[in-house]
Amino acid sequence: MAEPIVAAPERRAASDVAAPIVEVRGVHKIYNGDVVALKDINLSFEEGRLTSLLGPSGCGKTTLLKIIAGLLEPTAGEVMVKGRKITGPGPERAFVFQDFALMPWATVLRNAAFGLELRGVPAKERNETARHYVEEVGLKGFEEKYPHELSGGMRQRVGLARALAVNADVLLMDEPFSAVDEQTRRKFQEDLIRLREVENKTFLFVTHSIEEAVYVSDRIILLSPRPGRVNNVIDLDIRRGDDPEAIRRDPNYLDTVEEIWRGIKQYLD
Ligand SMILES: Nc1ncnc2c1ncn2[C@@H]1O[C@H](COP(=O)(O)OP(=O)(O)OP(=O)(O)O)[C@@H](O)[C@H]1O
Repeated sequence: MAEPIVAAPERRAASDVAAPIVEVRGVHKIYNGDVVALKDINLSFEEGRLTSLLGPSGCGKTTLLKIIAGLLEPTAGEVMVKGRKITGPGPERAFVFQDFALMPWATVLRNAAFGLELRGVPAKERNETARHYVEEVGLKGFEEKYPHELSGGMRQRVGLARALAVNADVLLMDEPFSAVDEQTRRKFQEDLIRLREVENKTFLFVTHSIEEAVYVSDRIILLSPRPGRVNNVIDLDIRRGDDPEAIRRDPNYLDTVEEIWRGIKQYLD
């Protein structure tokens, strides 16, 4: 595969000073004694950036995300968050599940406030915070609805509001847009870019879609097929102006999609 695309100097400047908030050191994951899902993964994720994990089905993207979340233990290696070795989930990380993990019997507001409820935050305070994030993800007016009254896309926003409400530094998103139609997905991608700018969180994002990864990310980690290894790290140079649609016409965006596709295609031939 071609050399990584190097970000333009002006885009690099801010991130150069950013410290890694998450470091993955020598991580291996073997399931059931013989399924090698990840092999010697070394990565660092800088604060305030959005990184996508991209690669063919079964290459270990979800496994890596769950290890970083502290939901799965690596067979070898370690994950450091803010300089400390993790031993399980922690308040500085929030996981947005593929299936949103909403409670069907609870309203949007209660679902969004659930992470805070688990932390023992008093009702008034957690509802205020949740209300703010419900609005921020575009669900104002739906606070008292139940998950079954919402579309898949809206349920997903509730999951995101929940993750934002706990004010974690790192948001771990496992294919958050996979279960919605194309239009909703595009809208979400635009919202994610905007959210990222206002929230200044570190996002780690698993996706199958090359276009999506290039559209939303500052950096893409390309994993090779099982056993998953880091195949390439691509820093993107896509100018994100006021018009989100313009990105999809940016020659850099199109070239990068093409380059990554060529890299992945070699595994499929
Ligand atoms: N609990 C498990 N027990 C045994 N093998 C597992 C388990 N979970 C995942 N695997 C295997 O580990 C490999 C990596 O799985 P993982 O779900 O992390 O990949 P992925 O890249 O996220 O896949 P996809 O893109 O299809 O969601 C796969 O071969 C999978 O079959």
